[in-house]
Amino acid sequence: MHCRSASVICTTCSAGPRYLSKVYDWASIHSRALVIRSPGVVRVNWLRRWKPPVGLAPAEASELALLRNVTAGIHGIEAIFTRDGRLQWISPSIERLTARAPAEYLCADDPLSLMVHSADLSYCRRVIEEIVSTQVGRDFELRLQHQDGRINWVAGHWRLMFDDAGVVSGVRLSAEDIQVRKETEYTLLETVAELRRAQALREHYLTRSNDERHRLSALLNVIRLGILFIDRDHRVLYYNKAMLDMWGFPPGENLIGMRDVVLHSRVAPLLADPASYFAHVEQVMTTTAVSEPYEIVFRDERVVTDLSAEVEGDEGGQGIGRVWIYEDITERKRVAGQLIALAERDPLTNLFNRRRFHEELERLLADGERRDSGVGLLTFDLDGFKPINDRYGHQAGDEVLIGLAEGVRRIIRRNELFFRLGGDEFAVLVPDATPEALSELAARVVEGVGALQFHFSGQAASVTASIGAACYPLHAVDGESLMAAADAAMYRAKAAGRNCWTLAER
Ligand SMILES: Nc1nc2c(ncn2[C@@H]2O[C@H](COP(=O)(O)OP(=O)(O)OP(=O)(O)O)[C@@H](O)[C@H]2O)c(=O)[nH]1
Repeated sequence: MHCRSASVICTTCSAGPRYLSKVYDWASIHSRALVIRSPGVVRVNWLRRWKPPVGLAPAEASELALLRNVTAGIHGIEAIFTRDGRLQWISPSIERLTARAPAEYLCADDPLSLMVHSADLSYCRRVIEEIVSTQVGRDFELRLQHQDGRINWVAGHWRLMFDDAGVVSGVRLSAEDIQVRKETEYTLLETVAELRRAQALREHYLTRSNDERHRLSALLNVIRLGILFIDRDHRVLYYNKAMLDMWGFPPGENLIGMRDVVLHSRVAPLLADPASYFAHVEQVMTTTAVSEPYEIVFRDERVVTDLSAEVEGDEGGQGIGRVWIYEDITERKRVAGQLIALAERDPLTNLFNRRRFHEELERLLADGERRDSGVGLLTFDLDGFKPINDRYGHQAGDEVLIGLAEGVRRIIRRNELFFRLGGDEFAVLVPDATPEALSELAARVVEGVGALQFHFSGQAASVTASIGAACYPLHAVDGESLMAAADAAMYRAKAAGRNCWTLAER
């Protein structure tokens, strides 16, 4: 097929012979491949078929052949437009970037729209117009449209062309394929964007975790429990305000990073028994479970409990340290002590009351049974107490009861327990007792009570006591019968004239 044939019509652009002569002109220079679509696609390989046009002088033909070789070897895109924007010539390399042969562009009514991506088309036209009007060349970057839909970035320069008379004859485009560079740029931009997103996400989580930390820290600082976290390297990682207070550190002291041994040496002088406490700490460190509460007694009489547990790391991982929780229970212990005292002591004399008497009686009997030793009981009742109340008033009676409690306390030994059972009735429990020793004690109490002197309204007053003494297991088989035996003996003492003691009968 030869392009000169008038029967060939380009159906891409519906061009008739008007354009075909132009196609021939182009092909005679370039002549790489020409695509002309008739009902089917006909591809003519002009390289193989090309022959210099008929009628050229040999020098012209050889120049033309040289020119043809040069244009075939152009790597970048070269194109020439007329000053009114029509494509005059384009290098064969365009096919590499767009898969369209130069002839297609040359045949097209609007080659720019075929070649340039639609997004850059109006920009491209405007630039050509501007260059023609301002007569100043311009650099550019734009996208070429590949036939299969892909795009190829090119960068280049528009410049004016002048004819011999210096008049603008057209615009020349020189461009290089920068697709690889663009793709690298895109990848770089995407990587930067990805990094920025990751950075933003990290900052977001950092902010959230900081907020969380501040909330937690505020919470831990207002609670009254002391909290200390020691890391795996035995250094302080966290503590709260209450912990500083409890362990006597100044409020602003920074303990972070301090080794636990240093911490212990700092607090040791505060403790009533540092050796016991540090032995407890050593023992706890060998366990992973939550420790039992341990009472730490301070020299200033404060009592603080500690609890400790290893803090687990991630699943199956090594423990990340140990948390210690301290609670000051001084006040709680004091109140509990008061409640216990209220429950088992007589408020007037501060002697143990009847409730405690029964507890101690059972305990001493069980103990005596186990050790095969006796338990002695003295019960006594004041003689002539009522007249003191009647004569000097209830307050005076109270003073007598208090004085008697102090007086008898001085007589009994440390292991002997003294009780006020109620009214003017008292009892003494004696461990490891024998009837002889118990009788001696009874005699001393009778004597001691009788020797007590009181003064009310300028008058001397005194009381005496009638005492019954009984010994387990000699006089009784249990607590109840021991009390009954002692009471019976006391009544015998009363009956015998008071101010004396009587030993229970077998
Ligand atoms: N001041 C005072 N009197 C009390 C208290 N508890 C009981 N009493 C009085 O103690 C007295 C006990 O009575 P009694 O045992 O008959 O007095 P008593 O004169 O010692 O008589 P005898 O035991 O027979 O010698 C009563 O008057 C009670 O009101 C108290 O806590 N304070």
